[in-house]
Amino acid sequence: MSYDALLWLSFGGPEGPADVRPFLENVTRGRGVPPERLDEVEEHYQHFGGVSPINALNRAAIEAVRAELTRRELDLPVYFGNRNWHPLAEDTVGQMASDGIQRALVFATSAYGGYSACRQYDEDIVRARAACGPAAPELVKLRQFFDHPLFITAFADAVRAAMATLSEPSTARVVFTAHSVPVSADAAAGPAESGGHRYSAQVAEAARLVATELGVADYDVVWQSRSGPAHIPWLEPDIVDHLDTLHDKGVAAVVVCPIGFVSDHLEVIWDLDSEAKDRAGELGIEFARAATPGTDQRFAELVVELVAEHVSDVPARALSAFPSAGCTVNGEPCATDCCVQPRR
Ligand SMILES: CC1=C(CCC(=O)O)c2cc3nc(cc4[nH]c(cc5[nH]c(cc1n2)c(C)c5CCC(=O)O)c(CCC(=O)O)c4C)C(CCC(=O)O)=C3C
Ligand SMILES: [Fe+2]
Repeated sequence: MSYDALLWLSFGGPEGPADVRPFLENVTRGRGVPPERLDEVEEHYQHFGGVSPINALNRAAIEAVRAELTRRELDLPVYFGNRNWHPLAEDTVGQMASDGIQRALVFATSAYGGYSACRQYDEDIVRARAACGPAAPELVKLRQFFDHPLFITAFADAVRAAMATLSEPSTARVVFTAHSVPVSADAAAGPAESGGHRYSAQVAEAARLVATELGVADYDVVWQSRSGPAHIPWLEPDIVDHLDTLHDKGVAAVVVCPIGFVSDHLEVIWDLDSEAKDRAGELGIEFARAATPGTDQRFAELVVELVAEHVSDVPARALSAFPSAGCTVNGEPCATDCCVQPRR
């Protein structure tokens, strides 16, 4: 099969104070997130001048991928489109059509399965193609990569580097964190017949693989950035509450590894580098945060390897026993009842 472009599909983020509210409205439309929560999150963004780092990080990662494609003599232009903010996927796919692109691969900036991490990107593909009409290119989404050796090894090195900044590295507790989702969303994650919980199970597996590479036997997997109304249960424990638990157990230092994310966007620099770090400070726990892999050269290599699986029959590398998933055409779900959106 031949392809004539790569579409980099991401979440999007505001690029100035006036963008923040409309961006948040886009993210939460129809999702029952209370306005008080939006006010709170708006403040986090305004704290950084209304600019999320996510777009600049994506642009830098795309440049690295372009260079890696060139190095491997894969001649594919790379386009950039987002779910929630400009450049919007709808506009980008329209541009691709007018540039004559007929079939493109899509890299979505999430490593995992689940509604928010996988299937919602399928919905973005469907929406963007519909907006474009009959000239829309065929869009083939690349697979989930939470267990790719390059993803795991980049995180393992980042944990090592963060650990080295602590006064007694060997005593530090390694704490993996990923974006919380409603318990109902996690229960519906994965193909229905597999029993659900695919998202939390993949996060746990990625954490186990990184810990194994590090030779760390004891570690925790916790959650962060919960949203939604308070009466709806989300995955727990929250990272901030978990620091209290670790303090009670006498833990004096932590290395927090944001295994659920690919770049140091706002959920990482606010919820971890500000909220969690401040709580650790109050508790007298020494705190270090591992970098995400998005700006690591190995991440560009990983993306290009996923592309090469399609264009040059490179075998798919994966360290877990989970079936390969997330690769579908034109935003089709992996299976009919796969990762359905929970009812609110
Ligand atoms: C699993 C998951 C990922 C990881 C997979 C992936 O990376 O795609 C992720 C990533 C991100 N989430 C982000 C931002 C936000 N997420 C929100 C809200 C929500 N996230 C959810 C889940 C996830 N989110 C869910 C279930 C909600 C509730 C509303 C709904 O059901 O959809 C809200 C609303 C306000 C609030 O937090 O309440 C914001 C602003 C940003 C951009 C940060 C930046 O701007 O730098 C990124 C990368
Ligand atoms: Fe989110």
